[in-house]
Amino acid sequence: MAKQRMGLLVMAYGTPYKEEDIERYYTHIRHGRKPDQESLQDLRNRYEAIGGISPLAAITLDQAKKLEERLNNVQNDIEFKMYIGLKHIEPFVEDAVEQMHRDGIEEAVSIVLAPHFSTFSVKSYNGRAKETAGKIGGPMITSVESWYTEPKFIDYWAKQVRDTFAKMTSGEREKAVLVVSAHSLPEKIIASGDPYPDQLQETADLIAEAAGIKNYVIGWQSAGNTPEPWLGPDVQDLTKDLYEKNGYRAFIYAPVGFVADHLEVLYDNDFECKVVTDEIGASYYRPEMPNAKPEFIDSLASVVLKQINKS
Ligand SMILES: CC1=C(CCC(=O)O)c2cc3nc(cc4[nH]c(cc5[nH]c(cc1n2)c(C)c5CCC(=O)O)c(CCC(=O)O)c4C)C(CCC(=O)O)=C3C
Ligand SMILES: [Fe+2]
Repeated sequence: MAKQRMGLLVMAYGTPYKEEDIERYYTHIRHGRKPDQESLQDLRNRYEAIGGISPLAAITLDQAKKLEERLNNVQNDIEFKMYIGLKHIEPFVEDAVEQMHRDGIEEAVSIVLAPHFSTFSVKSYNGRAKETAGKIGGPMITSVESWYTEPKFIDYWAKQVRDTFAKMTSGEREKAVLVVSAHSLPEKIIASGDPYPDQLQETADLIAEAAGIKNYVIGWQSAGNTPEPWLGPDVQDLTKDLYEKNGYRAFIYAPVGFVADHLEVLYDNDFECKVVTDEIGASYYRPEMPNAKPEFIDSLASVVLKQINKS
């Protein structure tokens, strides 16, 4: 019997491919409004500080290819064909769905390379995919809504945290705290019942339990620069607070809302949080991001297969 063909729509945020892309990328993030020169220069400077552009484009492609390969290796009934769909730069989510349609793909499964559900992120990715498919007559898309409870994903972070603790001196270990974070979002999402903050808390609880860690907190990072309130506490303020009020002297940052080395991690954690730990004379640790490591790809493959068997 011929194998069933299925589209694998892997969605991610997207990043500028080269420095000249920064302005149009930022404009897209701002729903078509051009950023002012100061904000644009600020973003350029942050990319400059992490080496000019972000390693994210290459990592996303690597993750998607390896996920396709893994899925095709662990089972024999379905042949997965991978398509990348990005939120803020080409190939856009819409481009990927149109390409699947042109390739005669009738059924597809979609997953976002971000573990937690929120109306701002996952809902909008899946909404764009399904809206396009609806307009052009397919494929039928079944979507993973969140995957932060996947045991292999929790194990990934728990192992990273344990390995980090193992590197510490015993003095550091006694005064260490794990800061589990995700991208901040406007606080108004809470009023509309968004599960995002609870999902981060649950992720932290699961990781701490699996790693045997007692001292841990959740925090938010990379908030936008707008007048409206954003989810807090911000990880930088939180660091100062934990130092002053609880006497912690070693900080382990686990930005579990992200899955790759990119601007938010390489700048907002590795530069901005480190400025704070340097200032207070505490140790800075940031375990390795999942990127395309086999354990992480395996966790995503499990999530996709479970989703298909559900639907
Ligand atoms: C929830 C969430 C995730 C995680 C889930 C997911 O992955 O979907 C995420 C990831 C990412 N966000 C990224 C980049 C940016 N996000 C921005 C701005 C914003 N993000 C938001 C939300 C999120 N963002 C929001 C509500 C804004 C404000 C928009 C507005 O103004 O209304 C801006 C503008 C400037 C600034 O604010 O810094 C940039 C450059 C990159 C790529 C980094 C690289 O290139 O390496 C990645 C992975
Ligand atoms: Fe963002």
